[in-house]
Amino acid sequence: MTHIPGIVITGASGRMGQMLIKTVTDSDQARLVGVVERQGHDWIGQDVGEAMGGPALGVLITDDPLEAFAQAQAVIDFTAPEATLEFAALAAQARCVHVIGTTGMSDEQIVALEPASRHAVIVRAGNMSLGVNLLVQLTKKVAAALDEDFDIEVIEGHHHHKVDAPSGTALMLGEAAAEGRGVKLADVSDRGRDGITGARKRGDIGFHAIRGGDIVGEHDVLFAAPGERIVLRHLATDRAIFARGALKAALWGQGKAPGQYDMVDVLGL
Ligand SMILES: NC(=O)C1=CN([C@@H]2O[C@H](COP(=O)(O)OP(=O)(O)OC[C@H]3O[C@@H](n4cnc5c(N)ncnc54)[C@H](OP(=O)(O)O)[C@@H]3O)[C@@H](O)[C@H]2O)C=CC1
Ligand SMILES: O=C(O)C1=N[C@H](C(=O)O)C[C@H](O)C1
Repeated sequence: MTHIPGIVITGASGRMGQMLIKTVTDSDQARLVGVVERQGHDWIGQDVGEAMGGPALGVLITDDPLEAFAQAQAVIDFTAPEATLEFAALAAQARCVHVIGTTGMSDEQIVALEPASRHAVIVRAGNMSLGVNLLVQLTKKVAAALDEDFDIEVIEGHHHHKVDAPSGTALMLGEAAAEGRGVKLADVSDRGRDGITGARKRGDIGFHAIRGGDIVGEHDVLFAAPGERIVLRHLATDRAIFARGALKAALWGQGKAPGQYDMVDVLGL
């Protein structure tokens, strides 16, 4: 009989936490073995299915991540940067694959994942959907094919609860455009213009963020030259696309060598 990996979901009550719980329980390739929320949350101790307003799932929500991770083969984590750093150390201790969807991590926080990745597999991506990861590849190709006559702007839109900008996806797309052009994003990034900014600098990559209502996630990469424009676009209409990608990453990571991977590795793009 093939072994079915046990999965823990962190940030259980969150928008992605609940979508991930549904995705894992609906799958016949994984088992939900644990669900974590932060200390003091009113879901602690409840059955997660009932807490979500449905039938019992036989999994109680805990505020003890290490105890939960010790029963699992993978942790899927869409929470917040500080929490994700703490979970990375614990997932490494339990030798679990750690799938990180959390965005808004600083460069220092990303570097701080390194010790954990010496002991366990980390798969991290600002967007786990197939469509966006394909768009990243397309962006790199288009940027490599065009010269700096084409101004590159990344425009993203999200729901009004989102706390970080630019989105993780926008940064992935910006990195891809910079890589295609053979430059470092940090040298050309121009974020959210305001006031007397002066004319646009040739070669810059601009970022703009819209926040409103219940937008799940929308990303445009605009290549604008005199006389013509190219727009590469991804529209997410259902968070299930991110959860399906994250589960795929958790399964893909089983048996892989410790280290840091992304969805391009998982999807073989
Ligand atoms: N990579 C991808 O494909 C995607 C990434 N995301 C990213 O996932 C993250 C979560 O998004 P979303 O579900 O919308 O956000 P929510 O705010 O709905 O959920 C976040 C969850 O994380 C928990 N959490 C936050 N801080 C901590 C902490 N310090 N310790 C423990 N738990 C904590 C919250 O608990 P509490 O309610 O108690 O604060 C909540 O349960 C964001 O960074 C978002 O950008 C989202 C979609 C796709
Ligand atoms: O916060 C969100 O909702 C999303 N966050 C990710 C990001 O920052 O790009 C992915 C997706 O767009 C939804």
